Amino acid sequence: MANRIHPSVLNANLASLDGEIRRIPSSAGIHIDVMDNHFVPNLTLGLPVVECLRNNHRDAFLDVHLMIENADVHAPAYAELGCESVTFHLEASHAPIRTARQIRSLGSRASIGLRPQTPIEPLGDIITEFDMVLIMTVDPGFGGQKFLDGMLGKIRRTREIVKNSGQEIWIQVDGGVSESTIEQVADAGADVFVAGSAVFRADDPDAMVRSLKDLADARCAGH
Ligand SMILES: O=C(CO)[C@@H](O)[C@H](O)COP(=O)(O)O
Ligand SMILES: [Fe+2]
Repeated sequence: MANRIHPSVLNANLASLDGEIRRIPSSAGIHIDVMDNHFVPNLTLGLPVVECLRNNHRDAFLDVHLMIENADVHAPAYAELGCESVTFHLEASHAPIRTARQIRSLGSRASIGLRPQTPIEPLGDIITEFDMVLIMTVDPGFGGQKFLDGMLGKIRRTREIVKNSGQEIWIQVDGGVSESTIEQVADAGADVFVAGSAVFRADDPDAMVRSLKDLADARCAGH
């Protein structure tokens, strides 16, 4: 799978989301962080805003990252809206297989997210239920944090598990990805890179997207 850069709009101007998304046409996807102030200590946006983004950006690949409790109840609604990818957290789900199947049956890619402290190994048994695994490389809740180097081993082990599954499952890395960290993340086995502050704090966000893609491709053009 070719590397993909999915900028997170968390650190964009949230009052001008439409315009912010138009600033990054080179992106393969738009990463939207939905937070409920329970699963994480921060509150962002939810279904009504994502619905407006869907209507205004019909051609965009919307990659929704749900950091919310009761994921089994809420996640399918994002698939119903037509988001291409819906990530919910393992820690917030009582029935991850059922929820993944529901998301897929609605035509979206199902993805499972893991906090830094949550081990990847138990997911091995059910990984084929998912189209993507999201490895958090900061504590979820805020953009602009430092990449946790200790997560590189977990990314490598995830790549092994995916390889052994024989299926094409994307590995997304989220948190602290920038020009200075993306090469080691690509080396470790990721192929979908979320970058929030690195992109939106750059003078030219779209040039930064292209630079991140080039850096990742130079390490590995695909897994
Ligand atoms: O899900 C999250 C934070 O919880 C991320 O998507 C961040 O928004 C990424 O921002 P940077 O770490 O790249 O600034
Ligand atoms: Fe995220």
